Amino acid sequence: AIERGQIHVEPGFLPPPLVRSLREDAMSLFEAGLFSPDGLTNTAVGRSQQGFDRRDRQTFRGDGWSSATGDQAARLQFAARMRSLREELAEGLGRPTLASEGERRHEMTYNWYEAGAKLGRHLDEHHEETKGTKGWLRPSRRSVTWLVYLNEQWEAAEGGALRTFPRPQPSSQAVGSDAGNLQVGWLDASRPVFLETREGGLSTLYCRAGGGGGGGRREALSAAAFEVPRQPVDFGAFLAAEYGSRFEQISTSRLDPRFATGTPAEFTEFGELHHVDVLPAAGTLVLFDSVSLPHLVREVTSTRPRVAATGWFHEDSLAVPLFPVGS
Ligand SMILES: O=C(O)CCC(=O)C(=O)O
Ligand SMILES: [Fe+2]
Repeated sequence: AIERGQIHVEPGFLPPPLVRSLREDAMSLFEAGLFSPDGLTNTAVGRSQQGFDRRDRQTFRGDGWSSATGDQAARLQFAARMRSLREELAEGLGRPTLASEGERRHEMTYNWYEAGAKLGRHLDEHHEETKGTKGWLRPSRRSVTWLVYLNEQWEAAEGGALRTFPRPQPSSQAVGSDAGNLQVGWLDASRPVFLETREGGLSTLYCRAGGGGGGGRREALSAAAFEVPRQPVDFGAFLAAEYGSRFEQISTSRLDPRFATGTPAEFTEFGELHHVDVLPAAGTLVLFDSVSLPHLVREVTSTRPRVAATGWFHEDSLAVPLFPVGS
């Protein structure tokens, strides 16, 4: 399901005693003041003016996971499970570098939503070329998003559902990346479109012909190689005429709160688009591709907080020296 752009949902993934230990650990770390407000960064506004507060996601992240604070044993036990899951995915998805270890490579966090908190629609990873000058500097990137919910007997009436926006039909080919080039859109609703950037900074949009694992011939979609402009980017503008009406961009300024100018974008749930909601019930595991699957968290209407362990398994980024030194 994941490689076809759909979500994988597995109730009962985590045994109840470990769910309980992790939830109690998160509660005590929260009480110790170790979580920080962490909404979606709006690139049009400075970091200090983001104004994140208790109505945003709050997270416990960084090196805290392996530190001696709280219930370190429970967190490490959980980390060992997630590691074997990651090794399974490396094999099953044909993403071999998911199995690589590295300090601070695979992210592991708790997140926390108070009553009234929510998170706008977003993607967890973006094409390097759309991330400005720093885009190409990281050795690895988010590949698979995982969530494990920790809320005992959570009811739909308490809100806080995860809303995901997979394609109505599974993708015809493997999503996310092709030969290291990240996906930026869809052609004919279910064919992934990738962006390749060559040395010197010129880019091309392309698809793979035929079905199967994406091994088909490359079909260039852009009229000519182009330089990716600053955000917000409209890739449609670079397509050859015959593809224009058949293309949908995954992340646009309308759909992505990162690119709202001035005040943060109005929170929208996009209920009119095809979506799949998941109840954040204790022990449930959710997995999806970090590059191609937009999602949001609906408002928590309960009086109790919504708590989850969440993280990202990383793959190597393209290691090509893309730009001549000094450019
Ligand atoms: O907690 C969730 O269900 C999703 C959180 C999320 O999308 C994120 O932290 O990036
Ligand atoms: Fe996310």
